[in-house]
Amino acid sequence: PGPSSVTTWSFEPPQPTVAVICGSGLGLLADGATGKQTFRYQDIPNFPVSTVMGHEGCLVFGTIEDTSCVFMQGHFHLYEGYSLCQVTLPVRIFKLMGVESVLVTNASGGLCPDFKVGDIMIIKDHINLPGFAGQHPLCGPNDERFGIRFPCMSDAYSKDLRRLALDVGSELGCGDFMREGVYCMVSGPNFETIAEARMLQILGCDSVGMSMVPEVTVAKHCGLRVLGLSLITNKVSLDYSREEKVNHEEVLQISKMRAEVLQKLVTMLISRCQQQNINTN
Ligand SMILES: O=P(O)(O)O[C@@H]1C[C@H](O)[C@@H](CO)O1
Ligand code: HPA
Repeated sequence: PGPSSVTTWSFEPPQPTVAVICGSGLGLLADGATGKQTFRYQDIPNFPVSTVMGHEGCLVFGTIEDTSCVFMQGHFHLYEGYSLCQVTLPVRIFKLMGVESVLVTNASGGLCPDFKVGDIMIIKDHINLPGFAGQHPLCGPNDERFGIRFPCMSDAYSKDLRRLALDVGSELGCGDFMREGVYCMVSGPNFETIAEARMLQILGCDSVGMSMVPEVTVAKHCGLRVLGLSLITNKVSLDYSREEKVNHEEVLQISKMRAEVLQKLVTMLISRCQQQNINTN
């Protein structure tokens, strides 16, 4: 940082145990925390910066009840030109800070015919499509300080946290629009062709998006508990006769519409987690 921002760095954040990664238009998730301290990504040495609309590019430290949290208001994507090592750097920083659980959120397009725009999908599993093509954050020499060479991914998403998310969601009256499903990551930046969308549906994907999987993979690799929540911002076109065309503005509009509900859900989840002392998979 330059001389004018030196004072910013005199702040010593309390050691966070929960990290929340906010997807497109979801920076508001940090609003439930108190005693917030905000740092711009551009002021953090070697930290990537956000280039996508709806990603504020700030790291926010704060507290929810007695839980110390860190929020990423905006995350990074392969299509921005970042390597997956850069995309996932914050997760490893969180691990080094003492974070134990990561709550990853994003926006995605619904493929499951039952899904509606505005549904919140609790991720039970994922398909790492870029990973199939060698775009994988764990490629390269394995750093044993963070995890083993061949990590198991069959239980990437914590069962306890998924159950708790469902419980908290129905308590908040969100039961009608909470789902569970399989998320597929594509690299983007274009939205899917109809043939691609049909292929993904046949493969068993309930929703498709352009993020999250690298962060989840690195989090699981280094032993963090993971919860993934994906907001269904649009229905993916599976039919050549469909007139509507998806765009990023629509994605942001739906995120804005659901951000407050998601913020309540995330805040309550974090306080319940502590009350129930959830610490197993
Ligand atoms: O950062 P997320 O994955 O929430 O953002 C989605 C995927 C693209 O970045 C963008 C497309 O509208 O929204
Ligand atoms: O339909 C989509 N496809 C890919 N990524 C997305 N992010 C939001 N909606 C979509």
